[in-house]
Amino acid sequence: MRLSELVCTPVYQIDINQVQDEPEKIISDMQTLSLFEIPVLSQGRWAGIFRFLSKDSDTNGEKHGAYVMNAPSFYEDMELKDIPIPRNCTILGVVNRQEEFTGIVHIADIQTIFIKEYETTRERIRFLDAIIDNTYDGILIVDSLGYVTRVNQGFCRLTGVKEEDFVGVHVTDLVQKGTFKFPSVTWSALQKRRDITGIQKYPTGHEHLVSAVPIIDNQGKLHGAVASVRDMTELSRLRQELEAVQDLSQHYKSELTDLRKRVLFDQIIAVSGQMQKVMDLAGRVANFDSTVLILGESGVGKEVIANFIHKSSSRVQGPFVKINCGALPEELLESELFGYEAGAFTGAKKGGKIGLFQAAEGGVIFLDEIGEMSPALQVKVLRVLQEQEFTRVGGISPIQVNCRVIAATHRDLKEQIKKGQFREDLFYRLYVVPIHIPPLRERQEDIPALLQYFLNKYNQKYGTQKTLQPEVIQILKNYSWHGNVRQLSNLVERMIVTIPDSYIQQMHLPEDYIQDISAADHSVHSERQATNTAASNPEPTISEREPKENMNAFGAMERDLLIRTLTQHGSVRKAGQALGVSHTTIIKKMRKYGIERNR
Ligand SMILES: Nc1ncnc2c1ncn2[C@@H]1O[C@H](COP(=O)(O)OP(=O)(O)OP(=O)(O)O)[C@@H](O)[C@H]1O
Repeated sequence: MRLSELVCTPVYQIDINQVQDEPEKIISDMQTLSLFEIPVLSQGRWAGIFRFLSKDSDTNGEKHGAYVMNAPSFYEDMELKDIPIPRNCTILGVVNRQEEFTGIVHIADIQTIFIKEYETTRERIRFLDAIIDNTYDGILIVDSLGYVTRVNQGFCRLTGVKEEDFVGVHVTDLVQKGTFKFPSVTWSALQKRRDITGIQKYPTGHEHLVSAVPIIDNQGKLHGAVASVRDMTELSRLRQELEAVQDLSQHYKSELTDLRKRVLFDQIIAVSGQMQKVMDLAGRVANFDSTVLILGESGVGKEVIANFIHKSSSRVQGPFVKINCGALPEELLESELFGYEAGAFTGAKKGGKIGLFQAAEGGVIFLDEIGEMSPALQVKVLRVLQEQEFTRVGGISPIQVNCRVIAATHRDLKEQIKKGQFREDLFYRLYVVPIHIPPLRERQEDIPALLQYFLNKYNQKYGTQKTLQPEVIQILKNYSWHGNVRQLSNLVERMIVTIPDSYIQQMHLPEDYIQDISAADHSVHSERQATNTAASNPEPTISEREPKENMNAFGAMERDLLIRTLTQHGSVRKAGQALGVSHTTIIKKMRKYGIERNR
């Protein structure tokens, strides 16, 4: 606070000449006004204080009578704290920098201010004391020479030493006494006049992290240092606990991922080496956000794999949005994918519509049959892949999107590029990680497991308990499955629903499947014939392989009859009619006796 803030105009002031000329009047005026000190001026400048003390006043031994005191004046812009308060007067003379008198300040006013400040400071100190004492970390304070002035309870707790054994002792003596094991960090901070952090060991075996900071004022004067001390033993215990918790959570996380994968694996049949490779690759790419292109014939399980990637990836909490690009006309597909603004076209919804790219935010969009997409839309998809943004139909401002793209096709995209039906730049954007799913006929080992899987599924769905005869499984294993897994699934469902018996046998199989085996048998045989003999026979003939089991006489007769009838009638069906049995029985017997048809 500056002096100018307390300055006031004196109720009575005199010129130095009046002291000589009319002292009685001055004294009488002062008595009337109960004043015993007034300012004396000389040509408007400070000249001192006129004092009048009567004999009977309580003067504490001060000089009685009237006289002019040679008291100093102070500049009005001086800080109160810089003013030396005179002990024997009650007012101060105040002047401006031109030495002109501007007023007086009552010493009592200054004292009031000081008392208030003192009380505030004392309150603040009490508060700081409470903070220091209640700080959990240890605190040690030394003066500029290195003598301990203060330690808090935390410090005594950490070191096991009482407060009285610290206070007043030099920090270097504490090392000598063995209270500290290493050179004092606080002493180093004091000497080097900079912050120092180090490890301090104590005879208790505890290790503490000590950070000491020198206290230096604005003028660069060193006042001491403060050291804060933290128990490393506790910290390292907490760190170990944290690490253990982190390990545990990591363990649970990977267990959860494994479990999820296992559950997913249970729903995807992958017995063959080819399918296991597919699953392995899909599992690996799931961890990265790259674009995936799944290739394979219709019904091989492209969507199943896309779903698996989504469920095994970090986007599992986000949506999985699927669209068949071949199922919609171009305009409709565009508004489905990108959405449209309000009034974008006749029939558009009032408030516009968000597209599937936006609906897949944070998740995965599966663009099935991407090979069917028009070149105009391919450009828009390319932009999403390159810039993660698109514009709605009828809109102008781009919309940012964060979704992973998985595309699939049954087409040969390279062929389509050659024909100008597919953009090469989009192809290479999609072809980051290609996954090729082989057709079912090339992975026969999957067929029995798939049959069993769908048998269970549809048995559960329809509340039945049907089983497949091993021979049926064998026949279906050799079938060519042009519709792949979807066709297999449909067949099993159809058999469960339509066949009343609980044991599904060869005779229950639809004709196409049986004929297909005959064709398969035929082709195997023809190959062999072609290599074995150059002779060709335009008429259908019957040939024999090794019979499946040893034959007795009755068996031999049955086989001969079969061969004759087949040769005579030329087809399985007609042979069955001639012998009065079903064509499936004929096929069964042909297999049993190793009989094949040739053309
Ligand atoms: N490995 C498998 N394990 C279990 N089910 C499968 C497997 N592969 C495919 N499926 C099932 O077969 C059916 C067809 O699969 P999906 O729809 O994934 O084939 P797709 O290749 O995407 O067909 P499209 O190209 O016609 O869309 C689905 O019912 C699916 O659940």
